Amino acid sequence: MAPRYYTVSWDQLHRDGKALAWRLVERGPWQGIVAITRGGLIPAAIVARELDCRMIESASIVTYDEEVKGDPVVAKPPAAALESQGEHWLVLDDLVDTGTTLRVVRNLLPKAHYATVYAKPAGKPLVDTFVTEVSQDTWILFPWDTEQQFVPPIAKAAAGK
Ligand SMILES: O=P(O)(O)OC[C@H]1O[C@H](OP(=O)(O)OP(=O)(O)O)[C@H](O)[C@@H]1O
Ligand SMILES: O=c1[nH]c(=O)c2nc[nH]c2[nH]1
Ligand SMILES: [Mg+2]
Repeated sequence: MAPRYYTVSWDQLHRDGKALAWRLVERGPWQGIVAITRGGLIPAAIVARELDCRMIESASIVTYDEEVKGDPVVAKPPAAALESQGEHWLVLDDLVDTGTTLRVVRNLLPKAHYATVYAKPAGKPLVDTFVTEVSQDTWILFPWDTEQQFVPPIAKAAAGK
């Protein structure tokens, strides 16, 4: 079945990122933020600005080639947070879907706090704090993966023109 799409604009991402920061400010202070690249980088920048956090580390877990899922590979471990097993660190990603990516990072940083802006049901148990839930069959379209384009009027599309 074709996925349904949930389109996120830059404005919405900024608002949702700030809503995430409001939820996280109560749980701090944080030693630093681990951004899961690449999707977690912009949410991490928004949250880091709101939480006044300047210690930013990254982790790169490669799982998807566009919409096709493969086996996860740790391309870059979150070195600065490894020694403490992530204690007092905040791990941020744009979304959790199946939970594969966060499962890999949780093995590396079992004591960290895990936050995403968006969450799908299968991945929810892997995340401690999130803002918006979408259904499992929804594909979230982020502003960095999309651009505005012309769409035909509904009447023409319905007539197959
Ligand atoms: O819960 P999961 O099923 O693991 O899916 C969620 C992950 O998938 C996407 O990243 P992707 O692997 O596409 O890489 P990217 O962030 O570099 O685009 C997204 O940014 C999450 O990191
Ligand atoms: O852009 C994305 N949208 C999604 O819904 C998704 N799920 C896994 N990986 C994803 N990437
Ligand atoms: Mg990602």
